[in-house]
Amino acid sequence: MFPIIRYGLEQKGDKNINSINIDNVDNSINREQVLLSKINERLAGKRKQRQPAEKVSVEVKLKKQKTERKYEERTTVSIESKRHASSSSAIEGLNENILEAFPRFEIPKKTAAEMAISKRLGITDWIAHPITIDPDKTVPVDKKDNEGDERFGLSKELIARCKALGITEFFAVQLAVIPILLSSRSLLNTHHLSPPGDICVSAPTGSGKTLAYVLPIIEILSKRIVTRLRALVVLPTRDLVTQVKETFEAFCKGTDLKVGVITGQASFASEQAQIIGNNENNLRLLGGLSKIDILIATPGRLIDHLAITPHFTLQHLRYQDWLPHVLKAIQSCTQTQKIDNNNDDGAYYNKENNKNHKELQSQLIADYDLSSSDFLSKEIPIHDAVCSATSVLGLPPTDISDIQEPFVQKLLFSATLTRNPAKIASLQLTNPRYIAVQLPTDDQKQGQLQTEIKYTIPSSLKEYMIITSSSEKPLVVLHLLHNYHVSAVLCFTKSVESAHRLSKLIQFFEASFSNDTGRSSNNDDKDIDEKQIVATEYSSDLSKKERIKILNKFKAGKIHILICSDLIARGIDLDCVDTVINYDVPLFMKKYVHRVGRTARAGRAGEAYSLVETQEARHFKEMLKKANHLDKVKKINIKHELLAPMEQAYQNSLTSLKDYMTRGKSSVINYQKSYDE
Ligand SMILES: Nc1ncnc2c1ncn2[C@@H]1O[C@H](COP(=O)(O)OP(=O)(O)OP(=O)(O)O)[C@@H](O)[C@H]1O
Repeated sequence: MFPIIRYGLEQKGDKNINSINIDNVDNSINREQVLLSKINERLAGKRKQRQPAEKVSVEVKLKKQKTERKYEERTTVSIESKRHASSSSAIEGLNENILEAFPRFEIPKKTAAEMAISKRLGITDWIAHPITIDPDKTVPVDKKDNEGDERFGLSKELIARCKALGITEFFAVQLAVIPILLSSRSLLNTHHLSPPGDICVSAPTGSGKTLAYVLPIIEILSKRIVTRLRALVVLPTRDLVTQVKETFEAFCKGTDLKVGVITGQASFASEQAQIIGNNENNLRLLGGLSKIDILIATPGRLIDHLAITPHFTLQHLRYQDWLPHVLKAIQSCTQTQKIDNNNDDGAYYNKENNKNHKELQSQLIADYDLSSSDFLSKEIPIHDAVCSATSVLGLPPTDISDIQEPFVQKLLFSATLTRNPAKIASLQLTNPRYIAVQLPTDDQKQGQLQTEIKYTIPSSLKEYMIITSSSEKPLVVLHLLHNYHVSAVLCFTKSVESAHRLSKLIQFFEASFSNDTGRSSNNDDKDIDEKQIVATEYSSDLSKKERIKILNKFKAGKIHILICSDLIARGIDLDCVDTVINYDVPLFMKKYVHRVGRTARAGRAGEAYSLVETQEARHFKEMLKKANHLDKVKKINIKHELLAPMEQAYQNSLTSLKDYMTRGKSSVINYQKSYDE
C-alpha cells in the first residue's frame, strides 16, 4: 500500500507524453502533492534547459488496487507552461488543473465534531491521522513488484549489502519509510518549487528505525559527485553516535560516501581536521571543503563546531534528524547568502550575527585551548561553498545569483514521539507526515481521531512488576539472577551512585554466596543459576575505553548483569540482552518505554521486571494506566521464604558494603578481578 511512482517520456503518435504512474496509492498519502511535485520537476527541467514556451502534456494513470476488485482510472491533464512564468503562478495553475482532473477517493473527511475535539485537545491534524502500519508486517528485501522492479527502488548493490549483513526482510518501519524517502529523491532539482515534506516516525523500540533512514540516505547520496555535508544525524549520547556510525559505515561499503562523527571524544582540532579540509585551493576548485557526506553528532559538540569551525556549513544539508540549532544554522546560511552574495572570495559570513558569534567564539577558543590553532580564521562562520546542493548531483547547475531557500528534509524518529502541540510547532515542520508503526487504535477503527497517547511496546516483550520494600530490593534482584533463567541483564538505577552501590553489593554477595556453595564464575557449562553471577556498573564516569571493554565482555557473556543509570536507556542496541530490571522505577512512561525496550529487539523475546517500592505502587500503576498499558504488566509476588536461602550471604555483603563505603576501595577484596581479567 505504498505509492510506486514511475514516470518517463512516452511516444504517442507525434507527441511526447510525460507519463506518471502512481500505483497502489495509500489513501493517507497526499497523492496530489506527489503528482504535483513530479509535474513541477518536469517543468523546471524544461525551464532549466532554456526550452521555448511549449505545451507539456502530462498523462496521469492512476491505478488503485483493492483486495476484492481491481480497477484503473485514467485521466489526462494538459498544462500550458509559459516561458519565464514564475514558478509560483505555474504551481497555482497546475494545482487547479490537477485538483479538478484528479479523482479523489477515500481520504477520510473529518466531521465537525472531530474537528472540534481536535481543536480542543490542541492535537495537530496530521498527528491525529497517522499513516499506520502493522508492527508485524515484513517483506523479503529482494521481492520484486509486479513490473519486475526491485522493491522500493533501492539499488541492487544496496540490497546485496543488506543480504550480506543478514538483512533478509524489511521490518514494518522500513516498509513504511524507505519508499517515502526514496520517492522524494527526484525532488533534489526542484527544491525551490516543492520541497519534500518532513516526516515524523513513531515506532517501537528495537523495530529498526535506524535502517529506515540509513538505507534511503545512502541510496540517494551515493549518486552525488562532490563530497559535501548533506546528512546530519543528531543523537543524545556518544555511545549512540558510535553505534549509528557503525551502521552507516557497514552499509556505505562499496560507495565512496564518507561518514564523520563529532562527540567530544577526540580533541576539537582533530574533529575539525576530520570533517573539514584545510586546503584553500580545494575551496575554489570544488566549491567546498567538507571531507564528509554524513555527519553524526551529539548536540553540544555540534553547536560548538557550528560556532567556531570555519567552513563548517549546513548549507548543503538534504537530511537532518531535527534540532533547533541546526534549523537556526540552516536559516543563517540563507541570510548569509542574501547579505553577502557579492563577496568575491567565495566565502560567506553573516555580518549581523558576527558580533555574537565572536563572543561565543572567544569563549569556546579559550575553553578548547585552541588559540594556537592556525585552523581558525577571524570571520565566523564561514560557509564553504557558493553553489547549492543541486549542481553536485549531476543536475543542471544553479545560477549563483539566483538565491534559493535551502531545503532540508527533517526526519524525526522516536519510540515515544511527542504529541505536545507546542513542541510540535517548535519543530517548524514543512508539509509533515506522521507514520506510526502500531495496530490501529480503537478510535481509528471507528474512523475517528486518535486522541490518546499510545506507545507501542514490542509484542515479544513480557513485562512484570514486583511490589516490594526498599530494603528487600537487592535480594529480589539476586533472586531473579539466581532463580530465573536470565543471562544478560541490564539493570537501571536512579543514579550513578546507586548503580555503584548495587554493583558492589552484588559483587560482595556473589563472593560470600560462592564461598558458601563452592560455585565458580568460570563454569560456563552450567546454567546461570548454578554459577557465580558477574556484575559490573556501567556509567558515564568510565572512560570510553573502559566502556567498550565492559560492553565487549557483556556481549561475550562474561558479564551477566550491567548496572547502569540512564546512560544507555535510549537507543543502545545490544542484541544479547534478554532481561531488563527497573531497580528504581522510572517516574515517566517515556523513560519506562526506552528502558524496557533495551530487550525484545528485532522480534527477539525479552523480559522486563520493575521493582516497585510499596509507596511508589500507586504512581507507577497510574502511569501505566494513563498510557493504556497497565494490563500488559503482570504482577508477581515473591514469597519471603524464597529469599531465605540467600539471607545469610546477603547480610555478609551488606557488612562488606558498609565497610567499603566507609573505608574506601583499598580495604576490600578485589571483586573486579572476575571481569577485569
Ligand atoms: N530488517 C531487519 N532485519 C533484521 N534485523 C534488523 C532489521 N532492521 C533492523 N534490524 C536490527 O534490529 C535491531 C534494532 O534496530 P534499531 O537499533 O534500528 O532499532 P530502533 O527502532 O532504532 O530502536 P530504539 O528505539 O530502541 O532506538 C538492530 O540490531 C538492527 O540491526
